Amino acid sequence: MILAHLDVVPAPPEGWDVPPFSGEERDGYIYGRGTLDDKSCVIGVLQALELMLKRGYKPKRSFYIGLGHDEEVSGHNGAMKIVERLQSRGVKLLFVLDEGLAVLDGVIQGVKRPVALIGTTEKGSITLNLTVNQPPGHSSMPPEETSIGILSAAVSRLERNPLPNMFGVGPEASMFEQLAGEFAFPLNVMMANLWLFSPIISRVLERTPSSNAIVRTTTAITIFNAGVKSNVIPRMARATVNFRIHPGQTVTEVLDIVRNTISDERVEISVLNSFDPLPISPFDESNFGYQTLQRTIHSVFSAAPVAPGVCIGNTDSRHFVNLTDSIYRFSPFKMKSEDLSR
Ligand SMILES: CCCCCCCC/C=C\CCCCCCCC(=O)N[C@@H](CC(C)C)C(=O)O
Repeated sequence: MILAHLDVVPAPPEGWDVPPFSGEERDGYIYGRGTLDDKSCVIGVLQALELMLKRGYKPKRSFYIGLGHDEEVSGHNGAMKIVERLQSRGVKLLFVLDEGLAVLDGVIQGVKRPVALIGTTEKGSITLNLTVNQPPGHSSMPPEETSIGILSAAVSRLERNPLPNMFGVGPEASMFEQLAGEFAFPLNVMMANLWLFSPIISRVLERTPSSNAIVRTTTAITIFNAGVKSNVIPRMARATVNFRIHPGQTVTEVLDIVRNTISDERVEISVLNSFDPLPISPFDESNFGYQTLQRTIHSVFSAAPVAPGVCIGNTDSRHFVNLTDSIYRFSPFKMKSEDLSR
């Protein structure tokens, strides 16, 4: 089954080089909200179908295409409904291919050639609301601590105390082992001997946001709200924090660590949504899905070695775990380090 999604996140009018829904082509790039996530995959799938129909191609086995319309808000009415329908028909899938990792060109420090990473798992996620309620008042008679001050201190503690570096206990280690030959000396020796060098490698990886994201559960403060008037101390302050959970941890473990780090009963913690990291799909030589994908990637990006990786974002494919144990996340485009913020 091949998945992609049609929806995009909202586009604020300001801050764009070109209008966000123009799809303008400039210097070999298509600009527009959702170009990478996930219009490129949608168009790729549709163009491939069109081409196969034109050529009268007859596939050896049947396959499904699933185009969701609400991936960016968790896929409740798109991917989840598709899964329900397939389950009601008793369908089992050989493998699922969805958006995800890509051909990374200059993204992994120390690796010269572009490398194709297939996401064989994806991180879990937990989103929390932190709320502080304190008596409101006039700014002329402020108390020692306000709801805003208490919440800011809690959020700051979370940022200053990241969750532990888990490198070596998760599937990201397999990625570096498989790519060891792509690094120059002495990194190639270190990557091939992680049993010895993982303490050093783990420290290096946490220095940049993209590689830090694969060694630990990350903490991102995404919403912060309080106050409406400059001379009024507000009753309530609220922040939203999103954690992406490393495959070696669970929602429960992360929640326990967060409670200990905040360690302030005035901060009420509520869970908005959560799910554990996804199971690791097989990537051995006998696995049909992984091998098919690897062969196909080689036929298009011939210079790129292929390795399994951890998808740091979440995809609709996570809803398909009861239909197959083989779920792969790969978007067929090259990504450079400057593209990571796009
Ligand atoms: C050693 C360095 C490795 C660094 C790897 C970094 C490569 C980054 C490449 C791709 C990023 C993965 C993106 C996956 C698709 C994410 C789609 C998305 O945004 N999904 C939402 C879903 C949510 C349920 C709303 C999300 O926020 O994750």
